[in-house]
Amino acid sequence: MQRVAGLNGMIVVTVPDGFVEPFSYDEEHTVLLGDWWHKSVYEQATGLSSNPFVFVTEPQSLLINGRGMFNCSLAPSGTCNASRPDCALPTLFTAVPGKTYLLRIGSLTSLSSLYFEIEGHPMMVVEADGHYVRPFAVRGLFIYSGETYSVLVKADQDPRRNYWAASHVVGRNPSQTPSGKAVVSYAFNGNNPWMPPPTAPPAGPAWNNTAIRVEQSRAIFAHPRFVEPMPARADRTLLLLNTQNRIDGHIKWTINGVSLMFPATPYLVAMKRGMKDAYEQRPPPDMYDHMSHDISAPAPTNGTVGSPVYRLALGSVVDVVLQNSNMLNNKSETHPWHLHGHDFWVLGHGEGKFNPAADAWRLLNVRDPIMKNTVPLHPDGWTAVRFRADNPGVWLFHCHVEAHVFMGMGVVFEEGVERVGRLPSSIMGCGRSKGLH
Ligand SMILES: O=C1O[C@H]([C@@H](O)CO)C(O)=C1O
Repeated sequence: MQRVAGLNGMIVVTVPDGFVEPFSYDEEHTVLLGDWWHKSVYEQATGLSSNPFVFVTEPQSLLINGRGMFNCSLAPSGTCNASRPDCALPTLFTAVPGKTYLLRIGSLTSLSSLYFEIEGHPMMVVEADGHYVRPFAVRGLFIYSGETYSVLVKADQDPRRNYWAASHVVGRNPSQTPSGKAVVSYAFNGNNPWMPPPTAPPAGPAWNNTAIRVEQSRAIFAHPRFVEPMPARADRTLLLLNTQNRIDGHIKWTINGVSLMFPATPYLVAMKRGMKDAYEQRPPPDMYDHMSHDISAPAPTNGTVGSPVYRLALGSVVDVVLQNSNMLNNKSETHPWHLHGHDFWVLGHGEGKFNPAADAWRLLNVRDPIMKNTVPLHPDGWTAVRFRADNPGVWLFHCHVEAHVFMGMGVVFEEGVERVGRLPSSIMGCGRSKGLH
């Protein structure tokens, strides 16, 4: 869940007794990355649904374990008390010289794609979204909203000084958003943990270098000892194109021409109670016109706002190819897509327009694809995933950028809803479910 409004935190799932992980470490730290606005989400939501449209714009701060580095002199007077310890002091990570640390990193950002790095300390990526990966070394980690990773870091540098840990916005112009900063301090006699590092904070990569981000996405494979066998083929393929559209004067995101608007009555209740008029009955399109659609031109059509559902056969295997395109301003952005209720195999990332005839099976990794629940769709490209629809219920698949899902960038899957048991009365409260038992 995003940090920006509401509950947030990390749940660490430990392995069963006797289970041997494919790596070892001495200690661990949790690293929760966020972005932060001075406007409330209500104000943001009003802007997004207004005509003229007002985007949430860029965050004022990036947070590392809840602490930002905002320059209070930029804030209206009286609104920022820089002397408060939670303002003045960055998060401090302690390291014992020679020890290996597992950092459990999660991105709770509402908008930002990030690059996280620790000055002078390379990282070995060992886990992604709860699955062990074939370890790979990075200088810093690209991490998208909704993703989690574990990395190993060795405390093998000069212990007499402190080091910056930093998060940087990538994929959007970060000129309005200073990097997030924390300090790594060695537990070493004579080293002062509150002494700022003697070096300038690292600058991070060029924000608009998409190629190095795609490269990291393509470097993630399942660990050879933990490959989840993938079904050889799909029963159904969905080609989902995102476009930014102007609908009745409002800027929306649509998927295959449909901008998702949640119905007042929850889908699950509506389906179990046979309330057919509570959501749209007509199914959304499985495909877009990929032969003639030009992904570098903004959406040619208007699109519609609706609440339709992809009804999947229980147990069937579904391929989804997410296709990016240009927004109304002729630019293409990063969208981290997150699936509820399942993990998917990541089949591959491609550039340009996915061609089902040519690319489909050439790039598909059937040997050791990683399983994840959130995956980036990079600018001007496509991302393909496969999952087994084996979890009875109604599930959202959506862009994890808060503003984008608010603007309609998501789809709804249903499978085996008849297998869902009696719904507890405690969930009845919205729309026509109010008062039901
Ligand atoms: O959805 C978005 O809308 C704006 C812009 O495209 C229109 O103002 C933006 O940067 C987004 O990510």
